[in-house]
This record gives sequence, C-alpha cells and structure tokens, in this order.
Amino acid sequence: MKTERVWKMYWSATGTTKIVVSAIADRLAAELGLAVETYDFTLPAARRTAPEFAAGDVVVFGTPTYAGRVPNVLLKYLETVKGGGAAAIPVVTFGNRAFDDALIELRDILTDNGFRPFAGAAFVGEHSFSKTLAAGRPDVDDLLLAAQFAGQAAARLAGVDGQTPPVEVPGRAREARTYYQPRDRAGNPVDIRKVKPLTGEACDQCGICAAVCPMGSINPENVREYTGICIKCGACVKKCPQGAKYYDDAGYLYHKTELEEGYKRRAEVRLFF
Ligand SMILES: Cc1cc2nc3c(=O)[nH]c(=O)nc-3n(C[C@H](O)[C@H](O)[C@H](O)COP(=O)(O)O)c2cc1C
Repeated sequence: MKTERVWKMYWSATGTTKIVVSAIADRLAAELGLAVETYDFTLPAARRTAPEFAAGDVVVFGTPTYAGRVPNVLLKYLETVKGGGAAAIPVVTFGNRAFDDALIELRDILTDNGFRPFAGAAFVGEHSFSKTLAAGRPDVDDLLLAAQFAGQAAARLAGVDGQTPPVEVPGRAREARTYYQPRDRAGNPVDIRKVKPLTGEACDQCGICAAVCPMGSINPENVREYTGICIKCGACVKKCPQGAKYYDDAGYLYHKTELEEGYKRRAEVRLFF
C-alpha cells in the first residue's frame, strides 16, 4: 500500500517516549520523503479528541510501561482512537526493569481499533521515579537503533495490507495479563496508589507543575493542592524548575530504592518485525 502520511502519536509524562517515537517517526518520514504530523495526548485536553486515520497512514504510537502494562488510565481514551486501516508501529518505553506485557497490550489495542501493527519496539527511558535509573536514556546508541529500525520499517511498509498479521511481540495472552506488583522485604505488596508528591519551601508557585500534570490534578491557583488522582508519572517532580516537588511516602521511597539497586544492568532495546 502507498504511504501518504506519517504520524507520531504518544503519551509521554516525562518526555522519554516522545523522544523515542519522534526519532523513529522523523526518520521514517525522511526515508519516505514525507512530512510528520504529531498528536501528543499527554495532557487531558488532548484526550477529548483523536486524529482520524486512514489506510495510507503510518502511525508510530507510543506509551510508557506502567506496572508492566499500558498505563491503565489511558485505556478508555485508547478505545476511542480508530485506525481506519492505517499501518502502525506500537512503541513502549520502560525504565530499565522490564516491559512485561506492555508492548503486546498496545499491539492488541491497536489491532482491535483497526490499525495494522506490522512492527514494534521497546526502548529504555530514564525511570519516572528516579534520576539515576536508566539516566540519560534513550542515549545515542538507542537513537541510532531507532533510526535503523525506522529504515527497516520504511522498507517493509509497501508490503503491509489487510492480510498482514499483527507483528509478533513477547508477552502473555490477554487472559493471563496481570499488573506488576512491587513488594517489600517481607513479600507484602507495596501500595502506592494514594501517594501524592509534597511541595517544599522552594516552590514559587510558577504553575509549571499544574500545566504539565497529565491528569490535570494540580490546582494552578495553589499548586500544593491535588484536586484529582496522582499516577506517580514524575512530570511535576522532574519538570519543577525549583526542585520543589518530592515524595516522602516510605513505601514509594522503598520501591524506588529497590528498583535503583536491583536494576543497575543495562536493559537493551528490543525491535520486532
Ligand atoms: C507508575 C509507573 C509504573 C512504571 N512501571 C514500570 C515497569 O513496570 N517497568 C519498567 O521498566 N519501568 C516502569 N516505569 C518507568 C517508565 O516506563 C519509564 O520511565 C518511561 O520511560 C517513562 O516514559 P515517559 O518519559 O514518556 O513518561 C514505570 C513508571 C511509572 C510512573
């Protein structure tokens, strides 16, 4: 099928998914001699609508891995994104632990919605909870792989049609998928669902945290106040120019340290056709 439009579409609270998806889509477009259109659905306003895709489009579609899956707060919105026969490349990022069932779940969502996922990838991004775990990733080597992957994808696009089966990626069948559960030393589950960041003295009420919160949960008039759920995405903590947002919850800090200590090895990028 002839490709007419290249899209990048992503949710990216701390920016690593955006970098990876952009590297792939920009190179893919260059290979095909086309421009790139962008749909960033990180902020709540962008999740009120979705682009209309059609056969002839190729969409590089990215989300991070949260608890080994596609972030569950996105599932309702993702159901509304219709593929219209567009070719797709599901891409997940993960914070150096594992992507578990995230890529297969994203592939299945896209397939169910009328996309044709013919290739897929899992890249490493600095962990949302940490400044040391997978720090600096995606790095130069990762972005080189992204460019090579895009080149291979471009070469295969012409052969993608309604008969193309969904790309095979690792992960469990739908019925067997569970969420990753952090545990303490005694093996008891660490539940961080209710945890929210605190705001330190350095806060000058600039409002950036409220503007970047993907859940729209920070009151811009009083950024110490959380008016909705916190998904621990790290956007307010990492993007605060004053470094004023932080967590003090013991369970959260234990889990963060456990990840930093337990996953020091370099996790590798995985590419699938
Ligand atoms: C709530 C939550 C759960 C996460 N779960 C995982 C996980 O299961 N495995 C992993 O390796 N990284 C996990 N991460 C890390 C992110 O997948 C990773 O940092 C990703 O690059 C963030 O993407 P972004 O920069 O586009 O927001 C998690 C992050 C958050 C906030």
